[in-house]
Amino acid sequence: MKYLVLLGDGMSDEPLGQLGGATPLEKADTPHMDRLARQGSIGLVRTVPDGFHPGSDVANLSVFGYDPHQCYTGRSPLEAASMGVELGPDDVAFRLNFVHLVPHFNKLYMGDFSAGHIPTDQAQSLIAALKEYLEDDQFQFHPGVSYRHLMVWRGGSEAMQCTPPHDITNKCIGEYLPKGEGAEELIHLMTQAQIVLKNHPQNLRREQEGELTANSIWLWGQGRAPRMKSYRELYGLSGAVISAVDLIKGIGIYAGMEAIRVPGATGYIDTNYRGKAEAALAALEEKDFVYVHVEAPDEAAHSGNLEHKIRAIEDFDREIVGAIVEGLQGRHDFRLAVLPDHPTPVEKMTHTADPVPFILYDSTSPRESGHSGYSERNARESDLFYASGVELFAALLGR
Ligand SMILES: O=C(O)[C@@H](CO)OP(=O)(O)O
Repeated sequence: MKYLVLLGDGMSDEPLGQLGGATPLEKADTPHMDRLARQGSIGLVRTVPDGFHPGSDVANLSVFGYDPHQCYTGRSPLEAASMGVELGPDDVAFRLNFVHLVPHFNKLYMGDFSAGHIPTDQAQSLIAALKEYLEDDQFQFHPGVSYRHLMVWRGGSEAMQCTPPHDITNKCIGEYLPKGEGAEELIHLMTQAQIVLKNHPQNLRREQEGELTANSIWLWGQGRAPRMKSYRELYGLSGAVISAVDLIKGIGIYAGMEAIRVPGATGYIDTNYRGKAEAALAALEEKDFVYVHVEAPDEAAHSGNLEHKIRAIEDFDREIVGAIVEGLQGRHDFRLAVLPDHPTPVEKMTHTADPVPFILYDSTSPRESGHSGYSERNARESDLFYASGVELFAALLGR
């Protein structure tokens, strides 16, 4: 038996007036997920425990079958693991976003939390500049994917309150700057980075090409290294994780899995879907479990782009769910969960903590469930509800 989680980040949403009360998931053409919903079971699962911020870090830890109460220490330490950055007991990892801030009168606003989804190669030249001018034995910078990078504060503090930049699009940043112990050092670093970035050739080129500049960094998601048992210890399973983003690969690494690098996986709507599906099928020839994560629906929703979100859902259905299920038919028996990690409503342009719709499917016992297809509404009307990702994961394993 093979086990799979196929996850569309931020895929679920809310009814939209412009869709006649339908959600993007209902509007999207998703024949593969609809068939699995009809032949499997659907329901709702609470992936974000009460009291936690509805980040993809907490939600995906939960879908991986971990209890965030027991192992969550912040997003960035998970990302550091994927980037191969060792954290000592006194080190604090911070997510470093390249962002585009917009001045208006004497205030600054969060114009774009991704600096226009700056391409990875361009961002790496900016990280190199931060390393050259700002790095010392306290603060170190490490390149990641697109706008997502890492800053490590050796012997630093994690006690301050930081805000995810994708939660404050178009808002004045003043009240959202870091607060509390260590905040002053972070704000000083952000200010110095703005000086380094201001006339950097990469930004001057972006400006000439009409692209948003990365005119600042934004530090958040801080924490120290977590302690997590591996899947081998917990379930006796080997596994692989396939994602473009370091957060998900980092969780997989802490779970003792192989993080498979797929060329052209961008974490955006132009990602290499086919390559991710092929990598998942190849991994399952030798692994028991695979976790395939697609970031695109979330990115589209954070940008408030409904057309892109519907396209990302349809691409996920065809190129990931359809391609992988077709590739497994006749080769392996398998049990499969399909779901988002959290809702990212297009109109809100950020996450909510609401429970998400899931599909559970067993290739050895397909049945007619009576559901018309995969949607938030059908999942809500089913009688299946799991109060945590741990419970859903146990149901996936059938244990
Ligand atoms: O990587 C990120 O910065 C965020 C925002 O796009 O992604 P996610 O919401 O999946 O954590």
